[in-house]
Amino acid sequence: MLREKTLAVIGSGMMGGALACGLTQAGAMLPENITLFDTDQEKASQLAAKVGAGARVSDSVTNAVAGVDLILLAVKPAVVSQVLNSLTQTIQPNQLVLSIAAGIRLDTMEMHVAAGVPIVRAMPNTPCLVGEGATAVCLGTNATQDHLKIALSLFSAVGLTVEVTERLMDAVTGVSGSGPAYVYLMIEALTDGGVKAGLTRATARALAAQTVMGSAKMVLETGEHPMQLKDNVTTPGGTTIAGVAALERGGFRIAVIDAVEAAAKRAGELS
Ligand SMILES: NC(=O)C1=CN([C@@H]2O[C@H](COP(=O)(O)OP(=O)(O)OC[C@H]3O[C@@H](n4cnc5c(N)ncnc54)[C@H](OP(=O)(O)O)[C@@H]3O)[C@@H](O)[C@H]2O)C=CC1
Ligand SMILES: O=C(O)[C@@H]1CCC=N1
Repeated sequence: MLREKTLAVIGSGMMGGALACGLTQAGAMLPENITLFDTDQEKASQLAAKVGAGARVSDSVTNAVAGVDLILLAVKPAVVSQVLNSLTQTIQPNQLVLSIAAGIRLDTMEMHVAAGVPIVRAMPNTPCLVGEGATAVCLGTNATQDHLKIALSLFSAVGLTVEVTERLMDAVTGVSGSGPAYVYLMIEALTDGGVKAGLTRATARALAAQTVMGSAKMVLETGEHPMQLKDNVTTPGGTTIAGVAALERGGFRIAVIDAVEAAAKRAGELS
C-alpha cells in the first residue's frame, strides 16, 4: 500500500532525513516516489543522494507538495504555520499531511489548511533511520481510520508505533522523541567509565552500545519488569549492586525523570 504512495518531505534536516532514508532502506517506499524540499536546496540534494537513486529535489515547496499523496512536515516547530499558510491553496483534502513538529497542536495546523484536509500529528525519533524508531501518532479532525492505517504503516516500517490522544504527545516527546539523546549520554558516560577502567575507547564504546541495545531487547522481548531484570544482574555482595548504589547516590533516577518532565514542558511551550 505504502510503496505506491508519493511523499513530499518538507525540511531536509535530521528528522526529515532519518525518515526519508529509513523508509527507503526498509523497502517501504521507493526513492522515485519521494520529493524533498528545503530552503537550502543543497541540503535537499545531499539528502536525495542518501535516500536513493530517483529521489527528487523540488525548487519550491508548492511544486514539492502539488499532487503527492503524503506531505511530511519536518521543519522546526516555529515555521510550521508559515509553511502551511504558503500551501493553503495547494494542499487538497485527498492528500494527507503528517506533522512531526514538537508541540504544534492539530487545531493550530488545521487553521492553516483548507476545509477537509486531513492531518496526522506524529512524534517519531531519530532511530527511525535504522528501523528502530519509536513513534506516537494522533489524528486530526478530518483524519479517518484509513489515514490512521497509512500513518501506522509509514512509521511502523521504521520502528514501533502507537496511537495516543493528543494531550499525551508532549509526554511522548519527553520520553521517546528526546529520549535517544539521554541514552547517548548514557552510552558516552559508560564508555568514559570503561576508558577510566583501562579499556580502549573503541572497545568500551562497542560494549556500552551493545549493552544498551541488549538490555532494551530484554525489556521488549521477555516482558519482565525492568526492576526484575536489574535484580537478575545484581549478585548478592557483588559488583553490580556497588555500581547501582553509586548511581543512586548520584541521583540517576530522579535526573532521568526530571529530563522527561523538562522536555515535555518545553514541548508544551513550543505550542
Ligand atoms: N531531531 C529529532 O530527533 C526530532 C525532531 N522532531 C521534529 O522534527 C522537526 C525537524 O527537526 P530537526 O530535523 O531536528 O530540525 P533540522 O533543523 O535538522 O531540520 C529542519 C530543516 O528544515 C529547514 N527549513 C527551515 N525553514 C524551512 C522551510 N520554510 N521550508 C523547508 N525547509 C525549511 C531547515 O533549514 P535551516 O536549518 O536553515 O533552518 C532545516 O534544514 C521539528 O519540528 C522537530 O520538533 C521530531 C522528533 C524527533
Ligand atoms: O529537540 C527537539 O525539540 C526535537 C523534538 C524531539 C526531539 N528533538
